[in-house]
Amino acid sequence: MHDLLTPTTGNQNFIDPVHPEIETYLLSLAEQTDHPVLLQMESYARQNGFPIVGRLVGIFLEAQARMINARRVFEFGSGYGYSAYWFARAVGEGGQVICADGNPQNQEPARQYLTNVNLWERIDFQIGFAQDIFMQTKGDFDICYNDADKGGYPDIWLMSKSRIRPGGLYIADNVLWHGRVVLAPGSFVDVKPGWTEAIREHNHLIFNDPEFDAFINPTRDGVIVARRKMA
Ligand SMILES: C[S@@+](CC[C@H](N)C(=O)[O-])C[C@H]1O[C@@H](n2cnc3c(N)ncnc32)[C@H](O)[C@@H]1O
Repeated sequence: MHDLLTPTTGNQNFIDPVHPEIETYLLSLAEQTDHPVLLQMESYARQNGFPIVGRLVGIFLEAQARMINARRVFEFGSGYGYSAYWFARAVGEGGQVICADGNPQNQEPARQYLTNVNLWERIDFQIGFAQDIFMQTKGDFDICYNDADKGGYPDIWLMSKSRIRPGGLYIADNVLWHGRVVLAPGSFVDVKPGWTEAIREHNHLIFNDPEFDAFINPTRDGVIVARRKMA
């Protein structure tokens, strides 16, 4: 899946963390995860220029969730349910993925696609500002997953970290931001002013938090996984 977030800045300095031929090879290995509905969801992204995490990150999200027996996941920025597809598979029957998205037009495609794979009953899809929905939602989570607007990344980390159970995970997508995180300030045009700085601050906060162990998987645009240490 090509990154659909790559901006139209004309700046050619962006760095693809994964060489395209390696990505093609990885995708060829992942073909066993093909499902007609998943293929439809990926086609929808291509047709609409919608920035989903893509197949390789999706597989990674499901594996992470299964490894910690996640049953309750909160998503900041769910789009039309592509990343939730993978989490919903992992949480199993009776598990729950709370989806939060600010665009009401995403809810109906999410409902249709995830109903067609019998996963909708595991989804609580809420429309609104994800940070507000999170604060209004009670309880702790096995995973807090952040794929919202990048300017909000530090705040989302700070509000999430205390509500992840020991052994649970904070995961965020786009933490390499197409290589902008290593470019000198002023040498590129950001998607929105301040987003690269926000991502850099976010990553710094996480790696310097003594309560978490962190790692960045450089697949696609970089996925950070931070595990809350056991007490
Ligand atoms: C990158 S897309 C998410 C894609 C999704 N995670 C996936 O891979 O299938 C970002 C989505 O987050 C929503 N969004 C961004 N910031 C948000 C916020 N603060 N609150 C709610 N929704 C937000 C946008 O409407 C958009 O649908």
